[in-house]
Amino acid sequence: MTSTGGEWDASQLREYPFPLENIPRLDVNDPEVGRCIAQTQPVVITGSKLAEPALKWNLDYLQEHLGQCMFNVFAAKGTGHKFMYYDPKKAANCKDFEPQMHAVDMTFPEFVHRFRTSKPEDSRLYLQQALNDTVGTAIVDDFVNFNWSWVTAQQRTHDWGPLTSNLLLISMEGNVTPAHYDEQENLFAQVQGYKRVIMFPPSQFGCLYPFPVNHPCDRQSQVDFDNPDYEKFPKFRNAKGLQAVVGPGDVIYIPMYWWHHIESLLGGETVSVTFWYKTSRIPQTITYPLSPQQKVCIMRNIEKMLGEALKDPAEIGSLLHTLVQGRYP
Ligand SMILES: CC[C@@H](CC(=O)C(=O)O)C(=O)O
Ligand SMILES: [Zn+2]
Repeated sequence: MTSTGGEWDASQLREYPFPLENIPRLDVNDPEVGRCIAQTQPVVITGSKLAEPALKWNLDYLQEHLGQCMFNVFAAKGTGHKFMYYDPKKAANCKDFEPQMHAVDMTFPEFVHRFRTSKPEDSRLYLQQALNDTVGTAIVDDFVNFNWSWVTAQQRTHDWGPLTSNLLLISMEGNVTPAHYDEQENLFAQVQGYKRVIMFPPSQFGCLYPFPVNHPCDRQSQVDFDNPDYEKFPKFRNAKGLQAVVGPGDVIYIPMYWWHHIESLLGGETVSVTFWYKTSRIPQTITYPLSPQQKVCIMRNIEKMLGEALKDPAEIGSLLHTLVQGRYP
């Protein structure tokens, strides 16, 4: 993977122990784009103009036009660089859970001030806020002028469900969102700076060891890519990833249930806007063998059902071990 024009170089990419191949980078008019999305394969799409009006969304512009409401900002623990998502409701029931980051509400001007005066010993910050109707009129104008005809055509062609949210992401350089999967289709628009996206297919669920469904970090990999514990997670040695670096104007398709790790490259803040779509309706016909995505969905439902039936999450593992050991090689 090489830089597309000197804006970044390979020295900015963190080193990881797994092999990586490149995610295709195709022009929006290339028919292969539609084929990749139809086959739920990741693809970087250039020239879509999906969030073109947001190419001017730097901190000054956003401070002037985003409005005075409070924004959700995550602060990493200590001087860490990882922002692993956790479900606060599940965390409330998990007494010994220690999150790697915590949410702080603040105004946008306060975020910009802390962002710009941040010192190495300060916590890293990551603003993650769904765009809503509190934004200023200039942002509304920009939003209205996103390429909705193109993205709606994708939604219709691929039978996706409704758009659920557009998340505004403003990250410090070097921040990392560790590997996780989401249960929605995602067209991820990069508008400022450069992000590296590392992805693994749903079939590598067994290599990435997600936390239990009932854990606050459900859907997140337990493996620390910076210091993998091969005793606990031996199959991580078999992980094989795909990667792309996306810059302003690029859109990357992150299919539902695909694992993705996202890091902001050096060179200042990065700004992204996500377009998350619920899955389509239940397919008319089921084809066998089931897809890896369908098997992940089944495994999740089994964990949820056992959590409900047993009431004590600590009993789920021992019941599953009893069910499998010596019986299902
Ligand atoms: C949530 C933050 C993450 C994006 C992501 O995981 C997604 O869009 O699904 C990132 O860009 O750091
Ligand atoms: Zn995600």
